Amino acid sequence: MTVLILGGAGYIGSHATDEFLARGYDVAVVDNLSTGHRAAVADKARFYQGDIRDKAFLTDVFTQEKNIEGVMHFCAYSLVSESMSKPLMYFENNVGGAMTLLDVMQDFDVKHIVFSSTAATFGIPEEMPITEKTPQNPINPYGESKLIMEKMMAWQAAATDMTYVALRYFNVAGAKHDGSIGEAHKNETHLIPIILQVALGQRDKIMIYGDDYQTEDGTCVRDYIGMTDLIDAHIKSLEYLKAGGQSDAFNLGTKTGYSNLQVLETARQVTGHAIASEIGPRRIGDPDALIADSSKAQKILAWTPTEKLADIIKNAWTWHQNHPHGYED
Ligand SMILES: NC(=O)c1ccc[n+]([C@@H]2O[C@H](COP(=O)([O-])OP(=O)(O)OC[C@H]3O[C@@H](n4cnc5c(N)ncnc54)[C@H](O)[C@@H]3O)[C@@H](O)[C@H]2O)c1
Ligand SMILES: O=c1ccn([C@@H]2O[C@H](COP(=O)(O)OP(=O)(O)O[C@H]3O[C@H](CO)[C@@H](O)[C@H](O)[C@H]3O)[C@@H](O)[C@H]2O)c(=O)[nH]1
Repeated sequence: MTVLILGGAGYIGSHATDEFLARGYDVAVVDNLSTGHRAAVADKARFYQGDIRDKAFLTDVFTQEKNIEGVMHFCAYSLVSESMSKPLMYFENNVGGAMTLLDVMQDFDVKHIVFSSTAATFGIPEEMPITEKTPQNPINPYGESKLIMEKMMAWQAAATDMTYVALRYFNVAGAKHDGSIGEAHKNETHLIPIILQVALGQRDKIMIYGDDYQTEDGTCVRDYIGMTDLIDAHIKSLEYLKAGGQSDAFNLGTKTGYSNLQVLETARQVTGHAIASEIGPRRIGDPDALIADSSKAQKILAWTPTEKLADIIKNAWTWHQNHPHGYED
């Protein structure tokens, strides 16, 4: 039986592809390479280049891959700030892609899907840490598009015998422990890789966006989840669905928040580099703090995060040192 990984050439999808293969699954990958890299896809996976919004293309993939038992859906545009200036692009790709995918899954009677949702669906949360019962009120189009995807999955699951797991990741960082694959976004906007690019001498300094948030040191607080822990949650989710588990959503984080300045200080310790920084204006669309309560995932999926922030940065640092130009090396 085959696991179909959509967005498998991207940062998270490539790690999922690698780990599903390592655990003995048969894997096929679909990606349009809009933000992903062909070189990030493990050789043992069958690769189809194309767009999931293209129903004819997707139908062809499902026809060729006769034994799909589950779909891992990572395809999306996922930058908070970009979504503020290009909302329609986000709804079109994220919601449009999911709609075509569910349609084709139904055509081929594929029953299980695990998909990437996000802490950004919560907006400015009413409570901290954030549980699955915390109301979802997104404050940017990216988070809104993912909330629509969650609702669409729920309606489709209610109408058919498809089951889904929505995994609401908090801030994902890190890389495979051996540093062979990692984060290589074309225009990097994420905090940890940018900080490590400063450590590598590729940038002069890190600009910290805002120090007047309602947090202890005034900079935004995020809950960082390591790549190995994150992928483990996906494998557990698929197995849960295959065993008859009902559709559900889970918050994935570590219940520990780090401010942007704390992340910077940890990176200084891990890399041994001074890493110049400057405080700049706020970035539009950023909530003050996002911290996950993942006890539901621990209870139902038997998932326990193990990677601490220093481990996560250490793994990312190994990747960046080995591949200073990402997959172009
Ligand atoms: N990185 C994070 O911190 C984080 C946190 C929460 C949720 N997520 C979600 O996780 C998923 C993966 O994120 P990532 O950081 O790996 O991003 P990424 O951009 O590296 O990966 C997305 C992949 O999907 C592909 N893709 C996008 N639209 C497509 C389409 N229409 N057809 C085919 N391929 C398409 C891209 O080429 C890319 O390879 C996204 O859905 C994102 O919203 C990420
Ligand atoms: O050069 C930089 C880059 C980022 N930040 C700050 O660092 C924090 C984290 O930002 P970033 O790494 O860009 O991640 P988020 O915007 O928090 O979003 C990530 O985490 C979300 C879940 O919390 C996911 O939904 C998104 O897909 C994913 O990009 C924020 O306060 C940013 O303002 C800076 O200060 N300087």
